[in-house]
Amino acid sequence: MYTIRKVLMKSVEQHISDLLGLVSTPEATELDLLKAQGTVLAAPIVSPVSLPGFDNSAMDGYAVHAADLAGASAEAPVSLPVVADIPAGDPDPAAIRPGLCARIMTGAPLPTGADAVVPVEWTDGGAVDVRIDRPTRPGSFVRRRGEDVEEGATVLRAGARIGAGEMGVLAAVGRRSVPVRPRPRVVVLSTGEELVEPGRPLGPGQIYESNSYMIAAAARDEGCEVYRHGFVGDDPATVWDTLEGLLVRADVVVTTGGVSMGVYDVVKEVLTRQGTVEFTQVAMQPGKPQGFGTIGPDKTPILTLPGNPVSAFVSFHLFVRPVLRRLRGLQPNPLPSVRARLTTPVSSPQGRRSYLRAVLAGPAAGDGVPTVAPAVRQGSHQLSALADANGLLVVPEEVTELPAGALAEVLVLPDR
Ligand SMILES: Nc1nc2c(c(=O)[nH]1)N[C@H]1C(S)=C(S)[C@@H](COP(=O)(O)OP(=O)(O)OC[C@H]3O[C@@H](n4cnc5c(N)ncnc54)[C@H](O)[C@@H]3O)O[C@H]1N2
Ligand code: MOO
Repeated sequence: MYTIRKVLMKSVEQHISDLLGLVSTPEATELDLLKAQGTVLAAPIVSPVSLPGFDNSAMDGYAVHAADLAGASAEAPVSLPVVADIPAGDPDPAAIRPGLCARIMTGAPLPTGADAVVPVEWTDGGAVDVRIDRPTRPGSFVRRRGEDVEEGATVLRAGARIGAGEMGVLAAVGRRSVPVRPRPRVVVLSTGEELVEPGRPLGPGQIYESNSYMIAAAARDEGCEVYRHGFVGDDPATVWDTLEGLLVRADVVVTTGGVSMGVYDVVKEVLTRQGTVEFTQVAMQPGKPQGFGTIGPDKTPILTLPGNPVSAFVSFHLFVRPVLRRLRGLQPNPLPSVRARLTTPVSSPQGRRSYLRAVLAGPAAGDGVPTVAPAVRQGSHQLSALADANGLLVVPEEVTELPAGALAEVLVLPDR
């Protein structure tokens, strides 16, 4: 039997705020540098060394006393005896007296006495004596100790996300491990009796399971450690047992399906019994039916997304992402947004905010405003457009039509 209950829809903002109430940023952990990619620093990083650590050569060439080359020219080159060869890594290069020079390689320590480097291209390349055909200045092609980073300087702030550049800086200042927020462990579970694992034969009425793959991928893109359990059918006991068994792996559980009004909406049925998960309707399209709360002895946060694939996708980016960001130690900011000009008209249900899959592109006219082309297929079950979409076009609750040429807000989906 259907149980009909009219529910007042809540706003997207209220739902995000309710979800954020479920989580706080966890304690820091020390991670090996290689494992820290994509995590967020829990403390500032102070450099124990200067960069460069010593004065060194910026070029392959000759370490000289600049004063020795005063007046050097193509017509009247200066000739200097070459008294040493200094490779990079030389622990103790011999000092160079005035009137002498040393061959030096890029990155090699500047010998005492020398105050400039002459690139090999300005010379005849001599190994015993070298002819140099132009003058130079003290400091030329010398990389000074500490000119990049002073010992004791803060090189990365707490809250910085470790990407390639940060990784380079950390290694360069000698860090082997870093204090970071632990990568959130996300368990993804889909429900539905009709679902079949991709790669297997499909029976009548069955469909391939796609949500858990999609949500797992999205959570991995957000820097999480994901355990995709796959899916279970609509048997309440199996759903609960599976969820309970998965809790040890989870900092947060994300399910899809079984949260609407159907008599087999098993997630809603099973979790409503727990009394710690609330089911609600959000004034949006797609993504209206949502559930959230905690389960198990450790009060593990759970977000139950609707089963329609496009609804699950949009729900992830609007609701799951901020939760994961807070767990990662980042600000739970929404997706960045831009104003763009619509290429075709769109419509939207009264009272629900639409998030239409769309392609954002550069300006078509000279006004510098980007364009946004809504996908043709906008049904909650039509996931083909997800492959190309790079934005979610927002149509406010009170707006039911927007003409071509109108300016609209577009949420920019993460780069893939
Ligand atoms: N009488 C009403 N019916 C529905 C309402 C409503 O308000 N009143 N809401 C509709 C909306 S909006 C949505 S969204 C869906 C959400 O339903 P559920 O969360 O209960 O999801 P299911 O019924 O399990 O599935 C919906 C749809 O999505 C397909 N699906 C589910 N899981 C997967 C998966 N892992 N991979 C691929 N496809 C999946 C499923 O086969 C269904 O077609 O409810 C509407 N109904
Ligand atoms: O709101 Mo449902 O999420 O349209 O498809």
